[in-house]
Amino acid sequence: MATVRKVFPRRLVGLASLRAISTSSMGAFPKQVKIVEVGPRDGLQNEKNIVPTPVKIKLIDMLSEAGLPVIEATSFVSPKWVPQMADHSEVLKGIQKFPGINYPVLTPNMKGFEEAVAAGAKEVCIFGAVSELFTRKNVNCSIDESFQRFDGVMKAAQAASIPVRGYISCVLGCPYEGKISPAKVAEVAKKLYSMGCYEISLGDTIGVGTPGLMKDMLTAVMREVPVAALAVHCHDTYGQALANTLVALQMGVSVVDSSVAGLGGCPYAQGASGNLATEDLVYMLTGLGIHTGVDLQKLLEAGDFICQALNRKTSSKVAQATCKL
Ligand SMILES: CC(C)(COP(=O)([O-])OP(=O)([O-])OC[C@H]1O[C@@H](n2cnc3c(N)ncnc32)[C@H](O)[C@@H]1OP(=O)([O-])[O-])[C@@H](O)C(=O)NCCC(=O)NCCSC(=O)C[C@@](C)(O)CC(=O)[O-]
Repeated sequence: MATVRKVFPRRLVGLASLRAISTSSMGAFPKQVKIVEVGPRDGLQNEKNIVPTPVKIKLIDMLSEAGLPVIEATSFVSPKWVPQMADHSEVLKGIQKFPGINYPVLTPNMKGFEEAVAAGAKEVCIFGAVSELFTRKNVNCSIDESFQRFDGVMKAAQAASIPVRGYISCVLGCPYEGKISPAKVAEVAKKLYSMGCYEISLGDTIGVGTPGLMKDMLTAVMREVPVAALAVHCHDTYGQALANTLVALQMGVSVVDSSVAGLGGCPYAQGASGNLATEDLVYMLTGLGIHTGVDLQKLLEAGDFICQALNRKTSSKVAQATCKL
C-alpha cells in the first residue's frame, strides 16, 4: 500500500503567488504545455529488479488521476533485451483508460507493433538516434536499417489510423560518439517528420546538454520541422534538464517529456540517469502561469507510491522540499 505524502497547503499557496510574477521580459512562453509522462516506460525500463505488474498498473492509474494528458505506458521491445518491459501486454490491458488521455507505447519493429495493437495500443512510438554506435547498441542495427524498420511500422500504423510519435536519442551528445552536430539532428528529425510522425521528441539521452547547445540544436531542427511538432526529452544527469527545457519553451516548444520522481535512464546509454522530474516541471510551469492540467498534489502521491515500491528516494526537488515541511 502507498502512504500518501502530506503536501502542506502553505507550500501550495507559495506556488500560487509565483503566478503573479511577470514573465514578459523572459521571451514568449506557450500558454499551455502538454506534458508527456514517460515514467512508467523510461522511468522503469532501467530498474534492475522486476517491478510487479500490478505496481506498474497502479502507477499509471495514479498518473491518470493526476491529469497527465499523455502517459507512455510500456514498450513492446524484446524481453531478452529489456526484461523489465516483458509484461507490456498485461500492463496495457490492465490500466484504466481515462477519456482524453493517450497511452502510447514503444514499438521498434513490426513484431512490437503487431503485439502492441493486439494489446489495444491506440498510439505508438518509433525510436531512432543520431548516433550509429548508440543505434547499434540500442536496437542492434544501423541508422539506415532502423529507418527500414520504421517504414514498415509507419505504413502499418497509417493503414490502421494509429498516430506515430518519433524519438531521436543523443541530440545533445552521445555516450559513444561524443559531440553531435545540430545539422545531423535536423536531418533525422526531418526524415521522421516526412515519414508521418506527428511529433518528434528530441532526447538528451545522457543529460550532457546545456542551454546554449539546446538553442543551437533547436534552431537547426526548427528550420526543417514546425515547432508545434517538436517535444523535448531531457535527462538530468548534469542537473541541466529544467534549464534546457526552459530554453526550449522560450523558443516555442510546447510539449515536454518528463518522468514522475525523476526516474529514468536508457539501459543502452552508459551514464544516463533520470529524466526531468514531472513534479519539478509542473512546479515551474505553474509558477510561469502556464497551464498543464496536472494536479501537483496527486502527482506527488504517485511519486511517493512508486518510490516506496522501488525502495528509493525521489529525485524530484519539489517532492523533497514538500516532504521536509
Ligand atoms: C529492437 C530489437 C527487438 C532488435 O533485436 P534483434 O535481436 O536485433 O532482433 P531480431 O529481429 O534479430 O530478432 C531476434 C529475436 O528477438 C525477437 N524480437 C524481435 N523484435 C521483438 C519485439 N519487438 N518484441 C519481442 N521480441 C522481439 C525475435 O522474435 C527473435 O526471437 P528468437 O527467434 O531469438 O526467439 C532489440 O534490439 C530491442 O528490443 N532493443 C530494446 C531497445 C530499448 O528498449 N531501448 C530503450 C528504449 S529507447 C530509450 O530509452 C531512449 C528514449 C526513447 O527514452 C529517448 C532518449 O532518452 O533518448
